[in-house]
This record gives sequence, structure tokens and C-alpha cells, in this order.
Amino acid sequence: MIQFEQVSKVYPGGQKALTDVNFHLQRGEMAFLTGHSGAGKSTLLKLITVIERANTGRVSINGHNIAKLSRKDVPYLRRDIGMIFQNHHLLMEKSVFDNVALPLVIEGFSLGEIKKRVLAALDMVGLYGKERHHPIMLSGGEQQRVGIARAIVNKPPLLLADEPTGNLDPKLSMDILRLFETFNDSGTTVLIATHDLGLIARMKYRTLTLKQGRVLGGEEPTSAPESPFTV
Ligand SMILES: Nc1ncnc2c1ncn2[C@@H]1O[C@H](COP(=O)(O)OP(=O)(O)OP(=O)(O)O)[C@@H](O)[C@H]1O
Repeated sequence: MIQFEQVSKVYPGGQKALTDVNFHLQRGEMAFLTGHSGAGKSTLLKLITVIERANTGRVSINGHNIAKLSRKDVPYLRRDIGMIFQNHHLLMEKSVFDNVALPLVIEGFSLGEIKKRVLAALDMVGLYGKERHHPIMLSGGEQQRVGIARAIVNKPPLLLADEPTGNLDPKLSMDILRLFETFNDSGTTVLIATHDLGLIARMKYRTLTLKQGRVLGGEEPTSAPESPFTV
């Protein structure tokens, strides 16, 4: 589903973020992306969402080279990607319902369809009944789950998470990862960037490790789906 071939990214100013990165994430796979602070994890995710573009190499989603995507086509690509951030980027003055509804409002869904999908998404993350609350009234873990509900509300085939458990205790972190597993079980491809090696060790998924912008290796999990990262 996602393929990087000899991808390098240098930011304006000369900071090298990624160098000759190769990997292949298969459709339906769930994997971790790890590495030290500054290793290039966020940059890799930003290349997939075309927030940044590679200087060299090829980044493809479903065989299409997105480095060549025109600006007007970027929003169409992003509709197929649910993005989850460490600080969840919620609108604090809006209700939980309005936060989760946002992607559907942008896509022009009817009010009836929006209600149905938002309540179903909140149910999936265990927040049914909290739709009228404001994020400020929720715990950190609940706020993170609102961000996850917003990311999955339009049922994207691909879910990307950047340090989704960064502010959470180990129990809540595990709960969040179990949620990702649920989405993965129903066919969503999931890539999770995290520093949390303890969490990774407890889960049996492939891990792509970056060191100073280079891929170190793809570890073989004990019960992985087929199709390893080709590193
Ligand atoms: N917009 C930018 N302009 C210039 N340099 C940048 C920019 N964004 C990131 N960098 C640099 O690129 C390198 C990779 O950064 P990136 O944010 O991808 O790392 P990371 O692994 O996500 O780090 P962290 O875990 O601390 O979030 C770092 O050296 C960083 O300073």
C-alpha cells in the first residue's frame, strides 16, 4: 500500500531528515515506526500525507507516485488517510460531536449521515454518550480517543499515528493500541510512530527503525502477517 524507494528528504536550510529510505507497508498490515528524537519519524509520515515532499526517490500509495501529485489532488489523497497526533489537535471550543464530525462536514455529508457515523465512531472508541461534552471536560486518554474517532469517522483505508500514546500512562497506551488492532482487524492499514519501546515489545508487529534518517532494519515479529518491509 505504501512504498518508499530510495527516498531522501533535506529541509530548506540543509537539515537532512531522511536518506535513501526503502520500505513497503502492505495493505492490511499494522506496523511500528521508531527511532530516536530527530530520527525522521514525523518527516516520514509527512511525506505520506504530502505535508512535505521528498527531494529524491519515489513515495507511492497504491502504486501512484505521490511526489508528483498536484496540489489540487492532495485533499483527495488525504481523505483516504486518518491521521492521529500526540496532542490530538482538537478544537477546544467545539463539542466532541463537532470535532469528530469535522472531516464529514468538509466532505459534504448530510446531517443524518453525519450523526450516524459520528455516534458509531464514538461508540467504537468507548465515548458514546459524551458527544455533547467539550474536550476540556475529558481526561487525556479520552481526548486522545476523540482524536482517534475523528481520524476513523470516514473509514479511511490507512491510519497514521504520530506518538499517539505520548502523554498517556502504560494502561491507557495499551488501550489505545488495542483500538488500533481492532481497526486493523477490520482491514485498515496502520502505521504508528512511537518512542515507546516497551509498548512495541509487548505487541507482535513489524518495526521499522530509523537512525539519523536511515532505516536500520525490519524486525521479523513472531506472528506477523506475510509481506515484510523490504529494507
Ligand atoms: N520543518 C523543518 N525544517 C527544518 N528541519 C526540520 C523540520 N522538521 C524536522 N526537521 C529536522 O529533520 C530531522 C528529523 O525530524 P523529525 O521531526 O522527522 O524527527 P522525529 O523522529 O519525528 O523526532 P521526534 O521524535 O523528536 O518528534 C531533525 O533533525 C529535525 O530537526
